[in-house]
Amino acid sequence: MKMTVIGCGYLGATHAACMAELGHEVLGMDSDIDKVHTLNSGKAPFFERDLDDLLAKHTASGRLRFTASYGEAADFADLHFIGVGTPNQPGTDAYDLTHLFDAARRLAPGLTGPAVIAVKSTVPVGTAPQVAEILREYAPAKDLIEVAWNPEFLRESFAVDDTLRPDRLVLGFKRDHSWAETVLRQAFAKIIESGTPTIVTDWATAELAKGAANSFLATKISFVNAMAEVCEKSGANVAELADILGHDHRIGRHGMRPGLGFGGGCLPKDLAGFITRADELEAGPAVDMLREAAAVNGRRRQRVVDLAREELGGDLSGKRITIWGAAFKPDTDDIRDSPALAVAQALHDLGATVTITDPKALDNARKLHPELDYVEDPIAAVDDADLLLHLTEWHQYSNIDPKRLANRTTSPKVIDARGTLNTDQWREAGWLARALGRP
Ligand SMILES: NC(=O)c1ccc[n+]([C@@H]2O[C@H](COP(=O)([O-])OP(=O)(O)OC[C@H]3O[C@@H](n4cnc5c(N)ncnc54)[C@H](O)[C@@H]3O)[C@@H](O)[C@H]2O)c1
Ligand SMILES: O=c1ccn([C@@H]2O[C@H](COP(=O)(O)OP(=O)(O)O[C@H]3O[C@H](CO)[C@@H](O)[C@H](O)[C@H]3O)[C@@H](O)[C@H]2O)c(=O)[nH]1
Repeated sequence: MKMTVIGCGYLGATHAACMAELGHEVLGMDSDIDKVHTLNSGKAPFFERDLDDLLAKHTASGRLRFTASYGEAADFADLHFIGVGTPNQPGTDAYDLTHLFDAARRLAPGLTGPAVIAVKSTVPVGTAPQVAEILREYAPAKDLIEVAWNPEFLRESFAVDDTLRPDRLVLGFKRDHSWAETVLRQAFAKIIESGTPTIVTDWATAELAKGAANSFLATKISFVNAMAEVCEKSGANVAELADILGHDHRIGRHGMRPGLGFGGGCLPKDLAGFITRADELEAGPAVDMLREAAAVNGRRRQRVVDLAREELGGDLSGKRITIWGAAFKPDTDDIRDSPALAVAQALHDLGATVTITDPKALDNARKLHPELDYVEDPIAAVDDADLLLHLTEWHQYSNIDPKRLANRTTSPKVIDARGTLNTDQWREAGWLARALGRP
């Protein structure tokens, strides 16, 4: 099949490459011409495991290319996925749908015959009819355009695998849109035939499915982090508590790692956007627990700042703090709403000199936070530090021998906010080690 993917960021570039891997002929379209050039050279403009391999393979095989032209995209195929960004509006928690509406409006004039527009971007419930209305107004094919809602559940750092082997497929249609269902079932045939649960539903349920899933994931993380707060007051160990809870198959251990809480381009903004939409729909009380999940998440970041202050005698001015980790989680270079950088910024604002290291995200961090210091090597980064903070759990950090580090600091103090350092080992190596939620 031929298809396009409009918006080739983390989601769209991955989707385009994976659709080519499934055997389709794919044209990716993005308004950012630099991104288009990078993608056409067979490379991702960001770090995502396995993606460069797929991009190189399929730009070479001729099944995948990228353009910045809407006209070319409209002419190329009758199936168009849209995966443009839907951030929060600056200064509010509501979704900014400008890019999505703009994409629909600019694609529409080229749609002269029947076409399926399958939206993957995450949106507030009630968006699909607005996209359909834009297409009806601006596309010459008018009512021959069918809109489908196909929310995406991939995780960055597992994006390729999650796209090719998703837990489920969700396809949302307007009642009379049976052609769109046929087309999408064809596009995803290999995934469906492999036994992936495929749920066909209406637009609103498909839209809500995505916000509800991210709200649940965020709440699960905040639940265990709320337990960490209780552990800190009672002397209990949240890591062991999470293991005990997780063995109950009704609870499950996945997605319940305690620590510094959630960040990234999705969970924080989707939680905020979901709450805002529920308020608009006068369903505010139904999402009060989500407000609390967001509050718990904010308190984890503040807790690390407070602990750092406590360890450094209350006054951070002139203190040197080293941070391991800038990305919002390991195995990505994405720093959107990174908990590590939020803590770094707060400590800098309190007068500390902050040095950060990260295996992949330093270039992005440097652009956003030029006021912080950056060092490539995690070992050299602790030189003359008054305090080390472990804020993103890259596996290489838990393999570093603390004995090699202690003498490089002014005083060996570490706070493990992600729970993956062996604090017993660090203490044996002479460090004063503290961890969130654990004695
Ligand atoms: N990143 C993820 O893991 C993930 C997973 C599931 C869902 N989502 C959702 O997918 C959407 C995209 O997220 P992302 O992380 O890929 O964002 P992103 O910022 O990485 O990518 C968005 C891309 O859209 C392009 N774009 C913006 N306006 C455009 C327009 N009018 N025409 C063409 N291209 C345009 C941008 O240049 C950018 O390359 C969001 O709604 C997000 O919530 C993201
Ligand atoms: O047990 C956990 C799991 C995650 N996190 C943190 O939560 C954030 C999000 O992690 P994760 O969910 O792995 O990453 P994302 O790539 O943001 O993926 C989420 O957001 C995507 C975009 O909507 C969805 O598609 C995915 O299903 C959803 O997991 C990160 O800061 C993690 O450090 C924890 O603190 N504890």
